[in-house]
Amino acid sequence: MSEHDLDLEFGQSTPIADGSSCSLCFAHISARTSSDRTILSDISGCVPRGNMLAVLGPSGSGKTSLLDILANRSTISVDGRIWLDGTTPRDDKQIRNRVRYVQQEDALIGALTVRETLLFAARLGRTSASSPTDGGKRGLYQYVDGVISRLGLSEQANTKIGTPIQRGLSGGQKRRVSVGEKLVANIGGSDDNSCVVLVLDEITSGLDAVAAYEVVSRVKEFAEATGMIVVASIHQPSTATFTLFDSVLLMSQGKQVYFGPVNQVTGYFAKQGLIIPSNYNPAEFLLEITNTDFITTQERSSHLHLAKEFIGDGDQIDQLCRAWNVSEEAILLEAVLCKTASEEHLDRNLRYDMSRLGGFSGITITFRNTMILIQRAIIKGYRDILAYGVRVIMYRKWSRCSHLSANETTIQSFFNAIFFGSAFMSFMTVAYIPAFLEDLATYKKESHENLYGPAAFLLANVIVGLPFLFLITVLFAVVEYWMTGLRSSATAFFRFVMWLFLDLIAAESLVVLVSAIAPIFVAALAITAFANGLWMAVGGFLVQPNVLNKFWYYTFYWIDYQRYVFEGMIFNEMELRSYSCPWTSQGGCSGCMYAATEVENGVCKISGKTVLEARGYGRNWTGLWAGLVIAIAIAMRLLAYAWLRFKARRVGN
Ligand SMILES: Nc1ncnc2c1ncn2[C@@H]1O[C@H](COP(=O)(O)OP(=O)(O)OP(=O)(O)O)[C@@H](O)[C@H]1O
Repeated sequence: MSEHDLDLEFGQSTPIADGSSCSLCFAHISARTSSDRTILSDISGCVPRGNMLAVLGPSGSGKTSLLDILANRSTISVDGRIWLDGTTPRDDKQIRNRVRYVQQEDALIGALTVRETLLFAARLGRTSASSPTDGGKRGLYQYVDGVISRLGLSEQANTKIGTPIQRGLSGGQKRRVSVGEKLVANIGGSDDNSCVVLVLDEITSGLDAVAAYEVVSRVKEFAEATGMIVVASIHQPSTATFTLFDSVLLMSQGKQVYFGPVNQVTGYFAKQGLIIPSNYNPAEFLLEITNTDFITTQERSSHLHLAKEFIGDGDQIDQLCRAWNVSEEAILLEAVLCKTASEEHLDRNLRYDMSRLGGFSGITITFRNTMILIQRAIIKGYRDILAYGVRVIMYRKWSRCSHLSANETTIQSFFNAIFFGSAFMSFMTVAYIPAFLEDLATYKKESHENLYGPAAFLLANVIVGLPFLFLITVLFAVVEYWMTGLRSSATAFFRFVMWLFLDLIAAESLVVLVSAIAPIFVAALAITAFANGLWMAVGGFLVQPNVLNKFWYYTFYWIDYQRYVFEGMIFNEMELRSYSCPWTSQGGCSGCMYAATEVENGVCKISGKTVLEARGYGRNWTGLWAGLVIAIAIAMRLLAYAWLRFKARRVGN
């Protein structure tokens, strides 16, 4: 095979020969972990415009690691070179603008329809400079609808993605929406989707053969139509799906076993003495010869009729790699890469037009994208019952206790009702965890592409959350306050609403903080529930502050927002109220549970203040307490911000 042949096989326009071409080449990529373990060793390849490369290999062979490196998402130490359009990109953010990554798991907002999802993706990815959507709103809709149609989702355009409790799209359809998000995101500000690299990690995982074929064939059609380069890791493709790819990179144990056109796989391995049976899926064959985990060499050799030299020496992968390194194909690939390297030196600036790369252009886009996030969160807020609706239903179940009249026997019940109500309201904020985790997954995906940062994400979250929380508070308070028989006064009622609102804000801030740090549902649930239990235990109601263990007293007692809410509510209820106690002709008011200060119409009256003092609640610091609850809520949000920012820096954002 000549170098010329190789160029043709890699596509009409090689990255070297044609200055206007679009290509992705990578040479001698090696990667080591912090513990100096080599996970990739000397991986090379070159993919021209409109072509699809399948990255194939057994589990743990390094497919995801390679894709992460190509998409500039890797956090480990990497050697080697990558060229986009024959030029080494030198700006991390600009690579990410050109290379669009579809991660293994779909991170979509279940309450949005397919069209809305893509519209939001297009709007978020749009730069102020140039865009395919410059035709205004109509242009944007047309563009998005075109992508929906190409992905075969026209019939589902108005179908919701689906949540755990509301069925929506199938797995394959969701995968196509995830791909569609990247196709509509004009992140680079380029005029169309040409010269964009789409990196797909395990694009077909969890799909049956038919759905997998459908997803890959739609992506192929798109790549052919737009010139987009596709690099996709893939597990066990069917023959039909495998042959949709133009070229394949086969890896095992982090090493390269083959790179070249799919239709030459059989010929290449035949030269190595490995005959792929005619009725055998070639991808399956490749996986079997490179899989060292579950099958012995003897079993494999007898099963696949491998050549003698591959049997029983215990080091078959090394043999395959050595065979690749000295192969004609590898030498020609090396020649292409060398030429790319030398060409780059000559006309770097001509080939890589930095001005076309829009990127993340500061405050304008951040503000605009924050507004878009707010719109998206509002839709989710009212549509997704898991976001707020479920809490309205649960809170409505609270109390249901009978109307309490104000006498000495109900004083404890008032304390209990207020304690339980405020603690229960805080506690049930755990219902928000699934909705926040969904948003967090979307944030992680979108922040990787520099669409917005943690500040915009958390700002939109709080701006949209506050009105919903206020609505929940009012709906709850309007019924429960009067049903329970709390102090009958407009001021007292509004103060109760204020405390409940602050309670929910602080509780939701806790959920945001915990879920940001531990973004796994069970972990976030356990930690938040534990924290809420702790707040209840150290808040001074279950255990009096003066007998509280010194450690808890000097630490958590003072940052316990539930304690301030409870004390604020209890003063609101009792400070200006009195409780009756029977007057007896023998003892007057001396039999009352607390000192009665007045007698009215033959009934003793216990002042609420007396009760509060007797139970150790000294002074009413409503203003200070409210300020402290707000400060605690802000502190938790800021900590969540600091954590997300720290994480974003670690992955190189
Ligand atoms: N950041 C990292 N730190 C330590 N080890 C890592 C890191 N990233 C990857 N590895 C290791 O590198 C090897 C290759 O992992 P990788 O996820 O790339 O394989 P894969 O081929 O994508 O596997 P699968 O098909 O199962 O997803 C694994 O042994 C993995 O544990």
